[in-house]
Amino acid sequence: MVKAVLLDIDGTLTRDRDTEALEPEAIAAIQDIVGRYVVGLVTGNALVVTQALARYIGLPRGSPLIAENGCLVDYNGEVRELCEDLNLRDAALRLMKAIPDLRPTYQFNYRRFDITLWAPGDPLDLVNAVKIELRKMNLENRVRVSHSGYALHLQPINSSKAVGIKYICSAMGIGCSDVVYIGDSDTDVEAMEIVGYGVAVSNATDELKKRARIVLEKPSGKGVADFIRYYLPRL
Ligand SMILES: O=C(O)COP(=O)(O)O
Ligand SMILES: [Mg+2]
Repeated sequence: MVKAVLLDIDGTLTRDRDTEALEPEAIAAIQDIVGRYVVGLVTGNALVVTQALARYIGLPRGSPLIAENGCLVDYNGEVRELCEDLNLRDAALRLMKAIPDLRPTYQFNYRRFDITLWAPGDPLDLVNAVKIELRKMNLENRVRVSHSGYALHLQPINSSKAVGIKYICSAMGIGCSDVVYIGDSDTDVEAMEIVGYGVAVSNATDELKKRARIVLEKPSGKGVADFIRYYLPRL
């Protein structure tokens, strides 16, 4: 029985995977189920961005919020830090000197453990270039490098959205088998694997679709709206 619906933000609640504009149908569908299910956000965004979005969507105070790809959890008014502080902001500053076009994201100064950078071009090429530089800094075994489609993320090697979700399941006293998670990118892969109902939007990465239990027919927020209206009541 589904007890919680956890949602990625970028590429999942948005109109598509290349915009931060929210899909109104998804927001309306979420607002309809608040009160019947625990609804939470699980994202690579900074905690303050996640908290602000939760408020504007209308999630009740104390709803589970997982930020910085699992490094920060805000639940029932308490914030937990689940990552080791590797001072990755310093590593990011060095990377920006080594790789032309690499820039801090707008959230750069509001992040603790998972640091985000951005550059135009192919995400995979960027990840590979960053890995080469991290090797020179002797950080390749300590830092996980990923790309959400929106930003490059540097985070402690064993951290992930799944770690944050497991923490939330145990704090809520439920099994993660009673959790729905909807996502769009490779940063959602681990989360898919630990929840009972892993859901990918139709425009998700191939890697994520391979791991999902349900692949939706519609993209991003339109897929989320359909899932909440038509699939969720039947689970
Ligand atoms: O922070 C990002 O780069 C993307 O955020 P998301 O995890 O909500 O997709
Ligand atoms: Mg996403």
